[in-house]
Amino acid sequence: MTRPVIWIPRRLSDATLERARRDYDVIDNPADTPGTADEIVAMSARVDGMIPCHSEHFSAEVVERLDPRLRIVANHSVGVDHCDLPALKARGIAVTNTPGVLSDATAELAFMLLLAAARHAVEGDTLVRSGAWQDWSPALLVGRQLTGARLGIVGMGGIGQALARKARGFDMEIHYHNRRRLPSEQESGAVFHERLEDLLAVSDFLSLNCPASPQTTGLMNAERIAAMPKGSILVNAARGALVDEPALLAAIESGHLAAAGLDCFVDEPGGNPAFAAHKNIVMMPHVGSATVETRNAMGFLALDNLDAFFRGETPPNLL
Ligand SMILES: O=C(O)C(=O)[C@@H](O)[C@H](O)[C@H](O)CO
Repeated sequence: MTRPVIWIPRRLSDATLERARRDYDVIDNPADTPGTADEIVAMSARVDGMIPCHSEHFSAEVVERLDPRLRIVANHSVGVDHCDLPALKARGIAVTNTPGVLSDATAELAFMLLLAAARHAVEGDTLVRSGAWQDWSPALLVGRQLTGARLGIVGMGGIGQALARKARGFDMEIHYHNRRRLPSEQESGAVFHERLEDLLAVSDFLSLNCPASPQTTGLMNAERIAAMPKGSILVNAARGALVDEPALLAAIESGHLAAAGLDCFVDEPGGNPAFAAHKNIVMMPHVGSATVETRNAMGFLALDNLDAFFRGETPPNLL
């Protein structure tokens, strides 16, 4: 039986590429450039499957042009907002993702942003690194304490629950909003808020950990940000689309929000230049799951999905 041909457009981990080449004819992209719409369409005539990242966009327009040879899109991501799922399904193309394996890494990154925003990490590092640290004062870079504070989590899926576990280690009080209340064993004492506004009002720190979708786009608008306590801190390691960035900027400039920590932006790569002037906005370039362990696990899970599919079985993470 001829080996399936797969396209891997981005620079996945060495271990992933090694395993992929063992079982598949791999077309990779050493240039590691994002796959364009035309490249995705052209490649669909040459391959049976693809392992794209969130940088490859399968819009309805792209899906319409796909060659029928392509049978499965095995995403190297948990988020699939870069895929028009109904359009892909209508073409009979299987779509999978990589949930669970990246929860701890992404939660760790979210927690780093919480701490960095709360304790002025960027300002402190810049002050010392620039040589501008000439005097010390008890009033220098006084921040917010996590211990005993309330952490509000929007979206209590794998990443949200992993974040809650880590925040308990810092003696934070966990509150959350989710489409459904978690079973008590999973809730582990976290306080459920059916209404998002109720969660916002009690959150000293708020972390966004829900998917981007038509329902959650612009979720954190001016009104909802204003519902957060004065001096609170917002963290987003989910998707840029969840936040109304001009509203966030206004809340930082007015001092309503003490700080923010962002790993995702509306425009990626690049982010929002208007944020650059604000040292109390800590920014990272969408690297939530960027650990050696997790990138291997994501690659292997994407390959597990392909293996099952080409064995004629239902992939474990079929959407
Ligand atoms: O999984 C997601 O949804 C992510 O955004 C990140 O974990 C990935 O880095 C990215 O998609 C690369 O594949």
